[in-house]
Amino acid sequence: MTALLSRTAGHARAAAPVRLLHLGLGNFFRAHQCWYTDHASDAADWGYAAFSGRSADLPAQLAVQEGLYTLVTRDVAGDTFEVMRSLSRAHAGADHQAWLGYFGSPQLSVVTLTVTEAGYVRGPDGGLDTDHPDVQADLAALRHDPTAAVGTTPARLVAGLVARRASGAGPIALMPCDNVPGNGAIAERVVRDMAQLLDPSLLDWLDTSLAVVTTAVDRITPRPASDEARHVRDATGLDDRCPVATEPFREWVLSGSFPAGRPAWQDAGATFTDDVTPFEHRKLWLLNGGHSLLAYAGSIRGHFSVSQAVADDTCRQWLQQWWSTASRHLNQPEAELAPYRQALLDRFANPRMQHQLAQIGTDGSQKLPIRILPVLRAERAQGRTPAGPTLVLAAWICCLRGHGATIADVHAQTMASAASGPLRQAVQRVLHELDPMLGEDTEVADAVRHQCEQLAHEAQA
Ligand SMILES: NC(=O)c1ccc[n+]([C@@H]2O[C@H](COP(=O)([O-])OP(=O)(O)OC[C@H]3O[C@@H](n4cnc5c(N)ncnc54)[C@H](O)[C@@H]3O)[C@@H](O)[C@H]2O)c1
Ligand SMILES: O=P(O)(O)OC[C@@H](O)[C@@H](O)[C@H](O)[C@H](O)CO
Repeated sequence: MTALLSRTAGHARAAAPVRLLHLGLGNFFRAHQCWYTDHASDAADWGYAAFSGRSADLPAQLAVQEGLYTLVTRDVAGDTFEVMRSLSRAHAGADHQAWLGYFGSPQLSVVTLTVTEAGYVRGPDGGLDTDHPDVQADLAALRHDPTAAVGTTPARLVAGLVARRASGAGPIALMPCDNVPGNGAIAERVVRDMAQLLDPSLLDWLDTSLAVVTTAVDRITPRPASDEARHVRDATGLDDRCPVATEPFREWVLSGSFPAGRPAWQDAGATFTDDVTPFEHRKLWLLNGGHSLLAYAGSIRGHFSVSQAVADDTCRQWLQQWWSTASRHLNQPEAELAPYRQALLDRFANPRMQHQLAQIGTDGSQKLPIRILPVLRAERAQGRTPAGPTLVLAAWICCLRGHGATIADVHAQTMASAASGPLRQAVQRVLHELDPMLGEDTEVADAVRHQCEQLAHEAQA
């Protein structure tokens, strides 16, 4: 009989003391930040306590396994299996008193986040969306009782920081690890906006006690397949109910300071730099922009996964078209970009990774402004309307109109209604939702509409 994975059963060393806290206990966190922490030279001194956003199932299973799980590294040639040890405690998001308790501990040094683009609850000006009903509910709850349970990320962070100030536990670092450009500035802005509304006296304390670190992160980590646990059991003999599979490639670029210390992540290959922007643009535009293109256009051509889509000559040509336009604005030598793109194509083509296009296609309203629009704006500033960026927008609109993958979006209702009806008006409305200036740009709107017509034809073929 196979033993359930646990520290008590001798599958790994004792849990390290909790000095790191994470919000967004999901697949990527377990494949990336936990991996780097596990591979730091001082790993035995640094343990994570991690909270899910809402769900209780994964934290409950991880708690039974005393934080242990198997990381499957899925190479083209085969799999390798490694038990990750750096997760010391797993909690459901609702366990708010435990969350506040960690913030109050002088041992806590760093708070990390993977809460998706939508998790920062930003309004049109980039600051906290103060009209959002969840933000208003959290604010009301915290005004009544600063220890009350709250749901949004900005409110959870501010509640934690209030607890830290009260306990006198000293400064800490906040480090978002989401696919958003300038994620440090974004997280800092929504935290300060929330603090300003709750208790403006917090702002001075934040000036001296909160260091915000900006990161660029990369490791393709799809949602695990339903038979992953069986696969791990067959290969390792371990009964692990929540393994996660990822690709061999990984990258972590960080910029900022850690007033209360940090693991020796550099020993595991993390790069510390003054400015993550060049890494971030390259990754967000080429990798994530390419992913969005495949998610919408590839699914319209009948594909379900990234590797299926890039095996299709037409999708690969579209990808190259997008990459050559985006590369013009990366300000990096072609001698560096060409191998990066080739490596990316190989990563996308890994047939053993099952990365579902529908998963990647979620929240286009949040992702396209980050992944596609900066390139389109730069092209328009130079008087061009290239097919690469407009094709991604056209494919997204087609999906919103019912072709290709069914995609979830935090603004699904607004976007679905904008995309309905006669195509000319639908295109204008959707572009306007993304950026009012874009809605006025008839050259872009005409190009997008024309591509929508062609893609709709593909979908029927
Ligand atoms: N999966 C990848 O390949 C990958 C790679 C690089 C970066 N990322 C970043 O990590 C994020 C999470 O990816 P994942 O694969 O771990 O997803 P996941 O679905 O496995 O986990 C997401 C976690 O975030 C929580 N969450 C979701 N929305 C939230 C919200 N609004 N507020 C608070 N918590 C919320 C969920 O409850 C869950 O715990 C992505 O959105 C992306 O920004 C992912
Ligand atoms: O994680 P998301 O939903 O922001 O985006 C989906 C993918 O593009 C993304 O997860 C990539 O796989 C990842 O960014 C690779 O590092």
